[in-house]
Amino acid sequence: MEPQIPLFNDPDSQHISLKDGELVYCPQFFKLPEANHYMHQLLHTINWQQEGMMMYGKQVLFPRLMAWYGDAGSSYSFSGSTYAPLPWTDELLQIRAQIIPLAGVDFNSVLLNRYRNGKDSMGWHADDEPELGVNPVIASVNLGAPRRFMLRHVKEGDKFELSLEHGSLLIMKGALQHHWQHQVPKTTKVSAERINLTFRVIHHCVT
Ligand SMILES: O=C(O)CCC(=O)C(=O)O
Ligand SMILES: [Fe+2]
Repeated sequence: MEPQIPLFNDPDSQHISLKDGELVYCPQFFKLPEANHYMHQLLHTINWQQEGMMMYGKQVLFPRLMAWYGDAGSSYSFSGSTYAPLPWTDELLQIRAQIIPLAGVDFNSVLLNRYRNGKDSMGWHADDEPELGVNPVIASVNLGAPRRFMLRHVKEGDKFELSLEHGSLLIMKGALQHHWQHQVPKTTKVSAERINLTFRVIHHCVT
């Protein structure tokens, strides 16, 4: 791990260099009142849906609620479905405006996941869909209950993990999505809700 370099207004921010990938973690990117405000607003203003996928001819529901927002045209395909974005809300635009200077990319979409309690989860995967391009920068905002965020190197088996705190920002970049997978495991220890927002750039001219 590199020495810690303070970033912006969060003195506890950490730059974490992994083999084949990079993370920047800002535990207190949003101050507590602002984080509370966004949590409350997003619970009420986002069009949360329980999506699913077909497996062996049966519809299997994802263990969490989801929503997809962004610029018109930034459709996103994963697990066999294509999701058209809903138009940006005020809060999503405000959050985006605060993270773009740090991430250095103009995000055109955001995937929201809502974990209603510790039974909701996301399994091992990489955000490596072709429309995200090579070495995507993904900015992940965390609100509500802290949850474990686990990473594993696909070939080497190295492991790394963080607890993603209320009001934190995690930036994933470099070759991370091509070499590592990540997950948010189920837990019996958490009964409170959590919202995660992953801001992404969807490229359209994928051949
Ligand atoms: O909830 C999280 O922290 C991770 C979400 C995630 O990996 C994704 O949306 O692709
Ligand atoms: Fe992901």
